Amino acid sequence: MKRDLKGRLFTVINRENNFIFNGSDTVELVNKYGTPLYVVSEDHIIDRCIEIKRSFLEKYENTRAVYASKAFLTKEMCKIVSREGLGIDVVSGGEMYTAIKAGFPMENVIFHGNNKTIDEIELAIKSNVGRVVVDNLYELELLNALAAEENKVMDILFRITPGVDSYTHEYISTGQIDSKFGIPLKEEILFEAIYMAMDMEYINLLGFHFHVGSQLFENTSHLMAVDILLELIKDVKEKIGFETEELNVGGGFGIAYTKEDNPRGLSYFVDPIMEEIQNKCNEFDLKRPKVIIEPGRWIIGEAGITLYTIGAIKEIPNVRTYIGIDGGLPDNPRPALYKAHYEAVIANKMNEEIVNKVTIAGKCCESGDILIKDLEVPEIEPGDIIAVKSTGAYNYSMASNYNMIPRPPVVMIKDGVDRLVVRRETYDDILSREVI
Ligand SMILES: Cc1ncc(COP(=O)(O)O)c(C=O)c1O
Ligand SMILES: N[C@@H](CCCC[NH3+])C(=O)O
Repeated sequence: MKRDLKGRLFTVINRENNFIFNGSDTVELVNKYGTPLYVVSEDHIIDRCIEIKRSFLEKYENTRAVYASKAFLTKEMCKIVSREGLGIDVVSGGEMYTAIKAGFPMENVIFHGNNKTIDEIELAIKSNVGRVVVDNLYELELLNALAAEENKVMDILFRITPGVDSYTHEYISTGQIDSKFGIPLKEEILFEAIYMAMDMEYINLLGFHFHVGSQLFENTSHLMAVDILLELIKDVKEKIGFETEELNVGGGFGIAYTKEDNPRGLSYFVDPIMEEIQNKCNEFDLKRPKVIIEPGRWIIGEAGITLYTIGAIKEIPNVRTYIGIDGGLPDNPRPALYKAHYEAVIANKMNEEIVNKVTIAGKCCESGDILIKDLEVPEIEPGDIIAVKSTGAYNYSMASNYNMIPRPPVVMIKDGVDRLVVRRETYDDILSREVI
């Protein structure tokens, strides 16, 4: 696949002036599958997994990488990730069930969640998930009791709230003290939790987890959290005699949504993290624990684009021009939720002169359903195709049926060959759960 110096996919154009994505003509994809359409490059996902192996797993011993499946999950995605040697993290019974149905090796699954239900915990125990990341003491007792019924010992980590801020939207920041996630770093609470876990017959405490936030461009929050966690690891060894075997440092590595975004790559995060962990272990005379990373967006985000057909065009003289598309908030809620920015091209008019600045409006009955503001475009007419870039993460997985709009299909591309992975939802699919 062709990339620029920053590792981004080149925008390739063919003789018809069409946008070629990963070797496939996007206009032909639209003719074949319709719009809106999620298109995902399998080659890009594989490239990212290879990069994880090269820059992390093979470079540092005693490490593990899991894909945060909340970013984008289908059974096919489970198979790709598993083939590439990564585990996955799941945060719900539904994500776990998808992994089970895909035949994913469940020992490589990490189960997260701040309020796991009894049913979900039972499913985790019965399906032999590899790790449960325990978020609170209620869950710890529940897990121990339910594991006893199955006579199984569950390997766990505690999710710790390290109390560091991250520089991202507040809704995707998770490491600060005032967070619903994790056990606060207060000795009386945390030590109590460790004592409890060590006393429990069906719990095997292996270590700790933190996740500071998502779409981060700086490594400072991770490094601050590493320092805090290593102090904790030293303290629990000295004061309780607990030896930490695993430290999961979460995900959050940022990607490029627009030309303004300049992510610095995986090594920018993992090299200093590993160095800091090793330095602190040397300083405190600790054996370095196994280190786990769990990127989601970094693996899948730039692998995806969404194709839409342009319909109504509303020009308000001296104000703005709205370009209506046949999707929007239901297939991509991120601009409305996080003020996320996206970039797009007119896929059937790639070499035409830019003449206008327009606003791309979704078709939902919400004024906030605006996908992109001030997009520079050539002359546009109804029927043109727009390709929104970097929609691989948290689009398909966060899609809804608001306004009873069916969710788009997912097409994967490998070596320029397309295949349907998820079919388009129908109106009857939407009505299928109604019993009266
Ligand atoms: C516990 C945990 N791990 C990993 C991730 C993945 O984050 P990202 O997609 O930003 O890598 C998240 C989501 O923010 C998370 O909550
Ligand atoms: N859903 C968020 C990322 C997950 C945040 C919390 N774990 C996004 O679209 O950016």
